[in-house]
Amino acid sequence: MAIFLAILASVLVIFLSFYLYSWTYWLRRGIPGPLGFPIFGNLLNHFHHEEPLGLKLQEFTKKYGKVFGITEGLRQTLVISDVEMINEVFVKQFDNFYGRKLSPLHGDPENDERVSIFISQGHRWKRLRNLSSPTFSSASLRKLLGTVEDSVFQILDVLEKKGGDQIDMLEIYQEFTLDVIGRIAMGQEGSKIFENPLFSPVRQIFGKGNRWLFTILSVLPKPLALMIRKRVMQPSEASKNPAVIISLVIQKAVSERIRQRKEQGAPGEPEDFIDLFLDAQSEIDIKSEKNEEFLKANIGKIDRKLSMDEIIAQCFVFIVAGFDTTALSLAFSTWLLTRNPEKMRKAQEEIDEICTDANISFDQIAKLKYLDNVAKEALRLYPLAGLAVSRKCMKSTEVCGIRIEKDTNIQVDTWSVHYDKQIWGEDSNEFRPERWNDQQMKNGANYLPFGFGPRQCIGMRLAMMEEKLILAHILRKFDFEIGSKTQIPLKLVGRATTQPETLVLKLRKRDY
Ligand code: HEM
Repeated sequence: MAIFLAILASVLVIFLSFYLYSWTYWLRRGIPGPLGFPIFGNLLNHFHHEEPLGLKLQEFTKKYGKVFGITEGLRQTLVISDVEMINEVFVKQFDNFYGRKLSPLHGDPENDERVSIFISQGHRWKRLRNLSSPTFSSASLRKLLGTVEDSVFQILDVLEKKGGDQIDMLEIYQEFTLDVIGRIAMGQEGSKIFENPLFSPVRQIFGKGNRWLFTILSVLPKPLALMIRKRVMQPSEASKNPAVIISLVIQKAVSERIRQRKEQGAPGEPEDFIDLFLDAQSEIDIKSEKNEEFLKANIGKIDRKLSMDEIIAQCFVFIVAGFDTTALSLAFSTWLLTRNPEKMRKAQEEIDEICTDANISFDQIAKLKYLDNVAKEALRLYPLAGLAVSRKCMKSTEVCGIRIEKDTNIQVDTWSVHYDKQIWGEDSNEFRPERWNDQQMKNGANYLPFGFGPRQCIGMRLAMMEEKLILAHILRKFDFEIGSKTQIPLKLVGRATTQPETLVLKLRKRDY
């Protein structure tokens, strides 16, 4: 018995020492930061849907400065808002930081079969990026415009029918962006606004979610965490996990398309992302890759064509990444225009002058400079996906005089960069679309709503096209107004993204 107790005590001591060693990593390195709790570190901050982590980091920056350390279970993260350092990590030393900060819930980027562009790293990422990029070129976006505009017309119909009622515009925008991505990514035929079966699971992905699972997996050693994750993500019709439900829908759509192609042959022109991915052949030549680190992770698994699992993973990420972000960006632009009616008038004058036909063309969208400034300024004040602006150190290196060890995560505190008075001036808290007339604002790592460097958001231009098109159509017909149910001030919530809790507004028909 005594021997058993002694063994138990030794195991406990080893276990605790291991966690304490990991927890005090930044303290030992002499880098400031909030310690949080033993074992968990700052993980418990991820718990509060009511207190978005992006805003929490901004508070920490005020206290600890532009470079500080946090621990999240067994992971160490350096949080930065120093522009020179961001430039160094995201661009100049990209070869040392080509991975993304991931949680065990994302899976294993090197060994999982079902890996998306968002999660992948090294050569595997380069190949997926190379295959997906043409989908978002100007030529492809021009072709997609008609489909996007058809979804806009469905939304306008709904708004017309609601008359002067107060409307939750966030929900309207979520219906719209899901409709668009369902049609262009998944071959969804026609619009499914307000009857889309994917709406609820996709919304849950960015909702309160399974925080306990996230926390437990984050404190477990990686192999154990990945094993548990595999079980939880097991495809099963009975699963209530939103990610599993969405993946099964995609899997069925891809299998059906493969069957159709076997019977009828491939279409001359790809009809959606599934066709595009089924046709795609990577043109990347592995032999020409110079960065050995970049190559070594998964060279054995790289094929020029995408596997079924990879196609499912790409469609999944485009749906999830393209849905909420764009809807939120629209919600924030709408909110800021509602609060600043004189700016709304200015946007409307421009729209009335340029968009004179029933349909709005790709070239007309490009001419809406003030509306473009509005969208940019809204994303500056509300960098809703700021937490995605992260990297993982793949090879120990030094950045701006700080030694960064392999496997350390880098998280940009985007909110602090976007409100920095040294960058944006004394009025950095104000909504001033006019500031974007100044060319200097557009340069460098001082503006990061879509991230920065080679891994910058691939869907950025699609998102901006969707946003300007629907706003132009709505603002042609309606004024946004505050109603009795409008929440003032806007309450921000969320975990992976920062969202308004609701955005209930009155839409008044414009009198010309
Ligand atoms: C306003 C809307 C959007 C915002 C604010 C946004 C924001 C972001 C951010 C911050 C990143 C990380 C970039 C980095 O690490 O440097 C990202 C990556 C990504 N986004 Fe978006 N996004 C938006 C819309 C979209 C859309 C419409 C799609 C696709 C349909 C999309 C697909 C992706 C993908 C696939 C990545 C990973 C890129 C890679 O790792 O190479 N996003 N996005």
